[in-house]
Amino acid sequence: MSTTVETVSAAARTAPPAVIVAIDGPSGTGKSSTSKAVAAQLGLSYLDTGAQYRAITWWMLNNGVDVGDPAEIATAAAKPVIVSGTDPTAPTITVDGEDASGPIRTQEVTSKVSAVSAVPEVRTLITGLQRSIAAGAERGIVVEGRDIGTTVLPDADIKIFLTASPEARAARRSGEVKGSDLAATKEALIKRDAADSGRKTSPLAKAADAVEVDTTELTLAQVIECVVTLVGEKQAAK
Ligand SMILES: Nc1ncnc2c1ncn2[C@@H]1O[C@H](COP(=O)(O)OP(=O)(O)O)[C@@H](O)[C@H]1O
Ligand SMILES: Nc1ccn([C@@H]2O[C@H](COP(=O)(O)OP(=O)(O)O)[C@@H](O)[C@H]2O)c(=O)n1
Repeated sequence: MSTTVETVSAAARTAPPAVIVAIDGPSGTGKSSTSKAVAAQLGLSYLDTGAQYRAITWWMLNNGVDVGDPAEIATAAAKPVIVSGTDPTAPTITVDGEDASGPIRTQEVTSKVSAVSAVPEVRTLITGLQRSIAAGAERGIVVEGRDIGTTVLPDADIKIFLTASPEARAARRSGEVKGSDLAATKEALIKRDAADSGRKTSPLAKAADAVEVDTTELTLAQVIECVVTLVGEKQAAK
């Protein structure tokens, strides 16, 4: 008995303190790739909050909700059950028990998600879900999105705001889809950024205490290294 207690307390002494990392920024700045890699490297959980907004949008499109009508969106918001798996090496997302990881990435969902995510009732529900996931992450978590540092987790240990030029972001996004049109990708991306930054409820914004990293001229490996270093410094100071 005493051996078990001693082993547990020894482990508690050597394990780094749980750390909450908030990574925000517009589309194509590298949030997902960076967050997954940082979480995997540091043994933390990972949450893609954009996937949750995409999932609720997908459900609405499949269930006859008029996504041009905020009142209809608000009424339907609590109906789908969204579950996020937080292993950074294999993140998952289900809606009512169904794997949604593929269908949430379609062009149709991408073009409608900003309208759905702007509705306050949607944000209240999803924000609650995000906070409970973060609170349950024993070793800590990297949470990426648009309003994590400002609204969802304002007490996060470290906040990063990633940026990059619209040209670099469009080129990265375009590179993911074979045969995609670079100019059209850039236009759609700028339109979505404007909607996300301009909405009333928790818009895309840099928290006052966030560290801004411009990734335009950096490789993904350099961005990951930069964030891992910042998190390590925070953990050491805790
Ligand atoms: N610093 C970088 N340099 C070049 N390509 C990058 C960089 N960061 C991310 N990428 C690539 O850009 C694309 C978009 O990255 P992603 O992490 O999905 O961005 P976000 O989550 O901010 O939308 C991915 O294909 C990714 O591999
Ligand atoms: N914390 C968040 C995350 C995403 N979102 C919304 O969800 C959309 C999709 O987010 P995403 O992270 O999957 O977008 P990409 O940049 O990866 O394409 C955004 O355009 C926002 O409308 C949000 O409102 N708040």
